[in-house]
Amino acid sequence: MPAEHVGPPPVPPHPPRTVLAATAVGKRYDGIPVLAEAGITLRAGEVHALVGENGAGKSTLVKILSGVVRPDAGRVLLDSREVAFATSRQASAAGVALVSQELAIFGDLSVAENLFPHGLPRRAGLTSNAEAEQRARPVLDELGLRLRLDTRAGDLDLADRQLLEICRALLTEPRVLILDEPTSALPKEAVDRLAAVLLRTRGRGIAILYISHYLEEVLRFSQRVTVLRDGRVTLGGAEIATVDLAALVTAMLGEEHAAPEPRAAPSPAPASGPAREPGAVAVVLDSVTVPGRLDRVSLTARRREVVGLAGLQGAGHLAVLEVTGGRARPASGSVRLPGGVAPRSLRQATGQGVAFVPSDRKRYGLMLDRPVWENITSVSWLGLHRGGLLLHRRALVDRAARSARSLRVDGGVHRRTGELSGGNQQKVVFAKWLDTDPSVMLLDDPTRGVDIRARAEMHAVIRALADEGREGRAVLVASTDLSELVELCDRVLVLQRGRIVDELSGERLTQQALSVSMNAGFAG
Ligand SMILES: Nc1ncnc2c1ncn2[C@@H]1O[C@H](COP(=O)(O)OP(=O)(O)OP(=O)(O)O)[C@@H](O)[C@H]1O
Repeated sequence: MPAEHVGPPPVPPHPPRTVLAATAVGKRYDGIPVLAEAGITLRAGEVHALVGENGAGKSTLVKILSGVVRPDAGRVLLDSREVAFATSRQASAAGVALVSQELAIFGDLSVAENLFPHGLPRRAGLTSNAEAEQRARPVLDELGLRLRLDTRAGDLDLADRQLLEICRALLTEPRVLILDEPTSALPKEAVDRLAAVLLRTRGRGIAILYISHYLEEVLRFSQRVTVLRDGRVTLGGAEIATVDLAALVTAMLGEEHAAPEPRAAPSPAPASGPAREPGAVAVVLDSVTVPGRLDRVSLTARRREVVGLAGLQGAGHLAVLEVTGGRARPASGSVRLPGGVAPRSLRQATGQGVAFVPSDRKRYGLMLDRPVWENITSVSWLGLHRGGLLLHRRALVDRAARSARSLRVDGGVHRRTGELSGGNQQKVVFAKWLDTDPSVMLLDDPTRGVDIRARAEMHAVIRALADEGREGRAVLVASTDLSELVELCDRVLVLQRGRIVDELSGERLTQQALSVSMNAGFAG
């Protein structure tokens, strides 16, 4: 059939309408330039991605766009009119909603109270749960959040809390929606849901600004992309069809890094050089059951081994880390750490040489008002470190500085930790646990929010840690990022509904095989 007879005539493309624009924006902190001559334009109905290394200035730029931070120079235009939001509430009232990296969910309040922070909606003059339900439910459904509105938000897991924030922003019916690393806590199926939501949101003519370290996501979700490097725009609003992964990385890191380790590498070449011999058994789980979370799980992890744990949300991979780290107690079965001891609490497990590195740095991580060095050495301060505690401050600072350098934490160890960019804070959490010289490392999404260069460096550090010393260390890593598991692990255990259903290693360990194994039986 001739093409001209099929379907309605093509709709002429609308001239793209700019909703929000920033031009020549400058910002300094303590005299140090963080943004210089930076700018971005957001058009109605587009997803515009903003990428850059940790500390490149992305969050600062979006905080300026959304009234959280005032710029020192430059202009912000909403519908071509200059605006100067004094607060994020003002920005929100003008239609600019920000979902920031720092999750702002109030744990003690209910889901409904979090969704309507300025008061529950009213019906006939009275606050009404029914009205709240009626307004919130379609948006919750759209995000795949099956929650009761009276659930305490603090009881939600990280992924749900992140989606809840997005839901809250959508409920303000924004014209501009800014998402600062919205998928960093999300398991794959939630990312797919978010992709669908973005598509619908675009369809309503909302402009979306999307910050992410996941470059494949950027290429998949967005129409245009802006890259920041050291506070300057190196690629400004390029159409996504005109860029590829290599071009993005070059814009982010500079010419000398034009060929990075791709995150979507198919499967790793078998490790070159002599195969490493795993060391002594360090962790044994024997038929461990945690009601509702783990069902007779048995595994061993040896020193010099990096063992991955994969699964869909709630599959049990995190519960394995928690029972091993003393944060959850098995109802039956046993857990043994080096020396044959059973972990009874997080503190006691730490004393036994277990380091539990959480992904949720806000909840478990850092003293944001203290300097970086204090955070890195804080576990030693608590006297949990086996090496003794009466360490001289100078020695602690030096030790922290070494560790910060090896992880390329921005800006020295005397900075207030709260001033670091999000990715750099995550590196500090990691450094803090490295400082305890653990024999077992439990890592939960270790490179969440960390840029690609730092991610490769952290992977190298993790590998080196497993192999280091005469005995080596056992590393157990749960990750929502399949390419991370493939790149990092010797073998990966796949969990479904609290049980180990598969083990992948060698040539079988590919992202595709992991995905198939995690989802097997859930199809349809
Ligand atoms: N309140 C503050 N005080 C001092 N310096 C700050 C403050 N906030 C941010 N900075 C600095 O500004 C720079 C840019 O930080 P920003 O958070 O904008 O980076 P980012 O690109 O969002 O990084 P990430 O990907 O790690 O989140 C960093 O060097 C950071 O340490």
